[in-house]
Amino acid sequence: MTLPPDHPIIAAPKVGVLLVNLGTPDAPDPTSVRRYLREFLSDRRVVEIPRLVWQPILHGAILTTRPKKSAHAYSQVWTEGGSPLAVHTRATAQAMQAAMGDGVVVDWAMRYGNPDIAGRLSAMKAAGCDRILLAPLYPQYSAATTATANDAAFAALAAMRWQPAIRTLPPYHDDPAYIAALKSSVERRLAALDFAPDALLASFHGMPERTLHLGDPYHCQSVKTVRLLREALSLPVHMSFQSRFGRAKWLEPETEATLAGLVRDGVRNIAVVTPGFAADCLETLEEIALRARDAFLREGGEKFAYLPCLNASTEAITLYQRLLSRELSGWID
Ligand SMILES: C=CC1=C(C)c2cc3[nH]c(cc4nc(cc5[nH]c(cc1n2)c(C)c5CCC(=O)O)C(CCC(=O)O)=C4C)c(C)c3C=C
Ligand SMILES: [Fe+2]
Ligand SMILES: [Fe+2]
Repeated sequence: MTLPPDHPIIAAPKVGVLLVNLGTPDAPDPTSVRRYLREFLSDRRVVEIPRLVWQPILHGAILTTRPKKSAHAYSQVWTEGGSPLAVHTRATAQAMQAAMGDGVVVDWAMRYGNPDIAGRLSAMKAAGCDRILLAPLYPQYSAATTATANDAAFAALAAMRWQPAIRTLPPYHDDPAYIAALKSSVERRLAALDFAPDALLASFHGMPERTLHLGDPYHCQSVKTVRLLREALSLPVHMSFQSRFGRAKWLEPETEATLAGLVRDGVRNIAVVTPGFAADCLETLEEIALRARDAFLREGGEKFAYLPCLNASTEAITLYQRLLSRELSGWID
């Protein structure tokens, strides 16, 4: 039997890096959003309610009403290149490919929707990658984000006869390179504003409070990120949690309530940053840059600036080069 020249036994093996983000609908319409929400909210790492209880709620109240509402929200932030989350994650992968050179194959995937993790892992294997670093782009670890991304990758590997060797990127919530990237990005964005904010609010995606008591480190890691960012910056830094979902108690303080409290305390001009999101998305562009801004101004605030995520900025590429090179030690020179 003759093996094709690109068979992994013959071709020089390569190292791959798969950047993974949460996922997003293919289009800002109710059908696409419904498909996305069904997959996302069926993940038992995300909604930890017994299946028999949750599925009727999901397929009843939620999937009949939320897709239309969310599709409208998505349509307010959608770009020519598609969903912001996909646009920024793709741009990050392209910039990282250029930064890491030909010796490494850099690709990207989404935990829900497209491009899916299993498909990209197969493509990387077909391209000759026999060692792959999975890099879920979440600075703070959570079972609902980091763990489920890794779960999906390992489920894909379970179907492979010849698996690549795998490493996973640890959370980087307190890594000096992450704090330096945030500091530089925040200072650069603040310098470009036409006003000087009285304070900075760091808003993180929320989680049900019980996940903290069950041992999820997300809350503690977010608190540590804020402490380090506060030490690095020279203006007051507050912290809050956004994007509540469902009836359970979620982490506090909540973002819009925090903004209202800051106005009551005399803060008139605010900048908001979302350090838990690697890339801008619905939750930052619609919920914060549009809705939280309106809420702040309604409460009596005067100036509001949303400071974008690291996205594919030079700060981000410097950060990921540092983090990824460390994890690739021994695999590449
Ligand atoms: C039980 C529900 C949810 C948990 C837990 C949750 C955790 C969580 N999510 C992110 C990051 C993102 N979430 C995004 C959207 C989004 N999140 C939920 C629900 C939970 N998230 C929903 C229903 C949605 C969809 C939008 C909506 O209908 O409101 C996004 C943006 C996706 C996009 O397309 O732009 C991100 C990113 C983190 C980091 C996290 C826990 C730490
Ligand atoms: Fe979410
Ligand atoms: Fe939201």
